[in-house]
Amino acid sequence: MVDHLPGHKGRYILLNRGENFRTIWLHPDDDQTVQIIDQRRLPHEYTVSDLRSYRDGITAIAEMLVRGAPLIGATAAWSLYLAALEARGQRDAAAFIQTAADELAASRPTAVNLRWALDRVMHRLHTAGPDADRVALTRAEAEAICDEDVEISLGIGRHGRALIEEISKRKNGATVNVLTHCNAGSLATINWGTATAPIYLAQQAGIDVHVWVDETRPRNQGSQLTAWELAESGVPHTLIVDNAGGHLMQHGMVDICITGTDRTTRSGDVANKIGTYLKALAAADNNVPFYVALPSTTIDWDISDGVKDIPIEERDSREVSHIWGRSGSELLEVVTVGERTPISNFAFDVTPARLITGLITEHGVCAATEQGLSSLFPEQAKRA
Ligand SMILES: CSC[C@H]1O[C@H](OP(=O)(O)O)[C@H](O)[C@@H]1O
Repeated sequence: MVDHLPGHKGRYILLNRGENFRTIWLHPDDDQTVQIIDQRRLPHEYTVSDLRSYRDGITAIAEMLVRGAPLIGATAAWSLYLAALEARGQRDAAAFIQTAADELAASRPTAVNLRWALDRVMHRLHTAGPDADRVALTRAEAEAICDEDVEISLGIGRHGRALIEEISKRKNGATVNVLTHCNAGSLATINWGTATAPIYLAQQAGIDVHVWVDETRPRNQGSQLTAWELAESGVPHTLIVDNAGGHLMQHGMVDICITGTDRTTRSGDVANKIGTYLKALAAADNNVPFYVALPSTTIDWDISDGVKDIPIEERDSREVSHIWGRSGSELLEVVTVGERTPISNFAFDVTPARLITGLITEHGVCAATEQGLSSLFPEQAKRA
């Protein structure tokens, strides 16, 4: 993997300002290289990294150069394209690509998009037969997944914007205050985001909106990614510590919570970044609507009980004991732990459907129930 520090400070252009911005793309001059933004270095450095093998893709996902369920899925799909390039001329190319898929599947456990994207690309290869052009097929699937994700985000944006517009009208045009947790923004997807898509479209429609941005310890996807992309897009926002959300809701300073999701069960239980469940509890206690922006690619139709059946990733304790500094590569030790103070670092939690007001999907808004999801996605529900 090669890091490029652009000579000029890259300007992060959202789709609503730069028509074709993507968070993952094929190198414009070398179709055997996939490029991504190294999100670990944001907001201080805008660094483009090259992926030249499927193992580069595994590193990018596991070490969170890319993160966010939809982008993880897209990176996995593009990594299978790189595997197909590596497999050319090999005696058993199909076995090589299958090994790549298996290793990619193990890179992070919670976001179902990873498994969904890998299964989709591998199904395309399996049904194409032994003489198929694997490079062309994997590229076509990776490009389709990215194109579809942009449309999914826009669909979520349109349906979510209607919710924000409704609140704005109720407040006679006064500012609508949205609270979000982690980064379910354009940086977690191919563009527009999921939780941020309604915000961007509301801004474009001239609705007065403000965002409370949870910093989201320990990786600070809120302070380092969401705050940055909202600032780049000119969306008014305020950074808060994770534990402030309940206080704001108690004092009527939050009109709606919108978060993303990494995996949602067919009954509407939602796995999302650690701390989401606590926000939902505070929202329920203060009658604040709590919505989850839900791309259909994150629905796991095979499970119903999220608390019991969604695998929760535990990450390296150094994410808690250390913090990324300005250099982006320097880790600053914030606590001295050693053997005397063990650390546990659960990266996700599950919010039970009963605490969720509604799910904002690309096909519309529904209740966080099996009936709600089945009504919007009857074909997928039937196949489950
Ligand atoms: C809609 S995907 C965004 C989702 O992904 C984040 O997790 P991570 O940054 O660890 O990949 C977080 O759960 C966001 O809500």
